[in-house]
Amino acid sequence: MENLMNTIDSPLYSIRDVRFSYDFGNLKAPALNGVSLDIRQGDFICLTGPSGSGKTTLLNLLGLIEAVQDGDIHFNTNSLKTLTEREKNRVRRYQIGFVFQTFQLFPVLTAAENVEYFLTRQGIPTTERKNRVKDALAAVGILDQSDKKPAEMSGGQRQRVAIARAIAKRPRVIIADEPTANLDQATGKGVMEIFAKLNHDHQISLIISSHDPMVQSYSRHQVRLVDGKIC
Ligand SMILES: Nc1ncnc2c1ncn2[C@@H]1O[C@H](COP(=O)(O)OP(=O)(O)OP(=O)(O)O)[C@@H](O)[C@H]1O
Repeated sequence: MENLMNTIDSPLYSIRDVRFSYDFGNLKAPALNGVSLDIRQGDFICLTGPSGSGKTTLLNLLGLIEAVQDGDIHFNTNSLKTLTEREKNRVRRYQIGFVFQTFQLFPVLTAAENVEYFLTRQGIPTTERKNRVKDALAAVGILDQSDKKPAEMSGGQRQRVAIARAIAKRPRVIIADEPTANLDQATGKGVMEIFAKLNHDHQISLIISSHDPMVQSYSRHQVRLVDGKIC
């Protein structure tokens, strides 16, 4: 029982004294210089800070895109340092949704096919897959655009497809790197409204990086990085 309570009380991410450098042969470029932070299920966090302060690097570590070098990150009580590649793939595939500044949709696939693609790779049966695609596209308000390809859609609509793709996984956390950077202010607000609703209605944790005060105003916590440190 005590163990169970510990698991329930534990943060989704526990980040401890994380340091990270990019390697150029015998030259190392430090990007994170001792970051410690707890992130709980349902948190809505905006990473802020000047260009080059380490926001993307931290998001890449939290998304298991980069491997932890020094310090440690626990996700759901598991040390990322001890997970095998196969286990990390499962976490990425089932528990983390990604949204990027440049949308990263497949140009030859329709909106619905873009959302469905990763569900197919997860081996989710056809009926459930189709339902999840519909639900996700409806949740971001573009069900009527299901058959359009990215080139036939606006930037805001493309970002909605990207969010639909992330939420169709039913993830515990969505990691979004500058998700509104390529959108005008009104369209960006629309995207943030969707994130806020997902966070409120489904307790999905949101970790977003942005320079934009509008985006920051939607989050509940702001974490400011300067020179790879929280300040
Ligand atoms: N792939 C890479 N190879 C080498 N150095 C990198 C790489 N990515 C980032 N860096 C360096 O690491 C540091 C942190 O970069 P990072 O992209 O994490 O910052 P950021 O806060 O996300 O910046 P921005 O707001 O401009 O996106 C910077 O000094 C940057 O030049």
